[in-house]
Amino acid sequence: MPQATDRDSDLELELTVSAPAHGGHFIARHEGRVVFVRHALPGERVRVRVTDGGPDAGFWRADTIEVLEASPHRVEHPWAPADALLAAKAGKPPVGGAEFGHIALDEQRALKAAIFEEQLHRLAGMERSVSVEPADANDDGGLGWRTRAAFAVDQSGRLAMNAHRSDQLIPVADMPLAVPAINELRLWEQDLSQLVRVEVAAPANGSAPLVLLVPAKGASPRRLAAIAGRIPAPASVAVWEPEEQRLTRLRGRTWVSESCRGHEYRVTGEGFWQIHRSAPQVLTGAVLAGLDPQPGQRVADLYAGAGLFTAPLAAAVGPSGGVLSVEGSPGTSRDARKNLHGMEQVQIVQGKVENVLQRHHDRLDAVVLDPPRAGAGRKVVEQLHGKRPSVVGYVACDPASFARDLGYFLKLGWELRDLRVFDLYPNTHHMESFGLLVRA
Ligand SMILES: C[S@@+](CC[C@H](N)C(=O)[O-])C[C@H]1O[C@@H](n2cnc3c(N)ncnc32)[C@H](O)[C@@H]1O
Repeated sequence: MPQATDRDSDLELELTVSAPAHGGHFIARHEGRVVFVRHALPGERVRVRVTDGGPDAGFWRADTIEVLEASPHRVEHPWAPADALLAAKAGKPPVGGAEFGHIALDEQRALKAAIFEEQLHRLAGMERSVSVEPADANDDGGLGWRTRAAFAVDQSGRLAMNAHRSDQLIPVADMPLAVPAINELRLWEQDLSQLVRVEVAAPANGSAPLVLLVPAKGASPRRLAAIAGRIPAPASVAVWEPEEQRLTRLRGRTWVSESCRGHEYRVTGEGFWQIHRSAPQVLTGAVLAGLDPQPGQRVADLYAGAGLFTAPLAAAVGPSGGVLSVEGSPGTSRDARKNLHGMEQVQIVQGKVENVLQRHHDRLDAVVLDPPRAGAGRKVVEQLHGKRPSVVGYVACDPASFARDLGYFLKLGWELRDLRVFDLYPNTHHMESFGLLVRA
């Protein structure tokens, strides 16, 4: 009987694939053990290579290397380095970042809906049917939407990306999920030696992109200047040293200029901005429709980033109302301060949400929260409950964290009035949601 050793990459199995699982995997079984298979589809018979596992492991992970019986929803992958079947033929693992690219877009959304429903059932004890809305009418095959992209640089100075859950770097030329402005930089033609990473932000409004060069230890300033000199104008270029949190301008600006619904935002360095070109518009629309903020109301925008939701909320509550805008990252909070300058009704607070809520005693009519992937957690949910807002809008990029936090709200007597799920990460397993909670 075949046995896998830890990180065995030789063991191959033939498996029948069943349901999708959270995290971009599909469930199969081998001699009673669960195997989480990537790059497959429910109903398929596939040959896989085990990538993680061992005789004592509770479950194994595997990657599809050949399809023996294909699902009718299988399509040609739009990006060769992320195509598991092509990569297997070339004896390499696929890069991460487009793990649903082999699935027709409608079916990707059906699978995401099923995964969301399962998380609601398992973690919030809620039975609810979910549908996943496309980001916009022109989904363009789920391509050309990323306004942010991060690349690694391999030993030879080539643009590369990591294989899934691996340090292995695979060189890439083009990134079809990214907006054209990122690909037009043609970074894969550059010698990027002495860098470890390159991060690019290219605003959807067509303003100048920003390229961040992350240097290897001991990289020479001359070398960095030479790389910057070959990056096509009008892109700005800066050096970003994450350990020192140091951002040094080489050319142009150290920030990009974003816009949404008539508001302008600066986002400095690697500061947070929604990735899909339509996400700011889609999410702001959902937040405003859900919270329905009225003149004179007091609202909180928690995990506020550069103020994407704060600005339209402040416009809606007007000078007689107030918006408490809380962001943890000092740099992003500085951006929020600049972006919301002149809106007297906004109070910008830099700090952790859980600490700020502890010392904030004003009444709140409505709250929007948009925490990172780990979610807000029980403490923040209980703090919000204590502030007695009549409505809470929860923007989430992880259905499991959302469902867990929703469970806390439900136990405290809240009700999920509305739930919208958006396909803001097509060709990947990720999704974004907006849940509207009211006191039951
Ligand atoms: C998903 S982003 C949302 C930003 C904003 N709502 C937007 O759409 O642009 C989450 C933000 O929360 C911030 N953050 C993470 N943990 C935090 C915490 N404990 N307290 C305050 N902010 C936090 C991050 O720096 C990031 O800007």
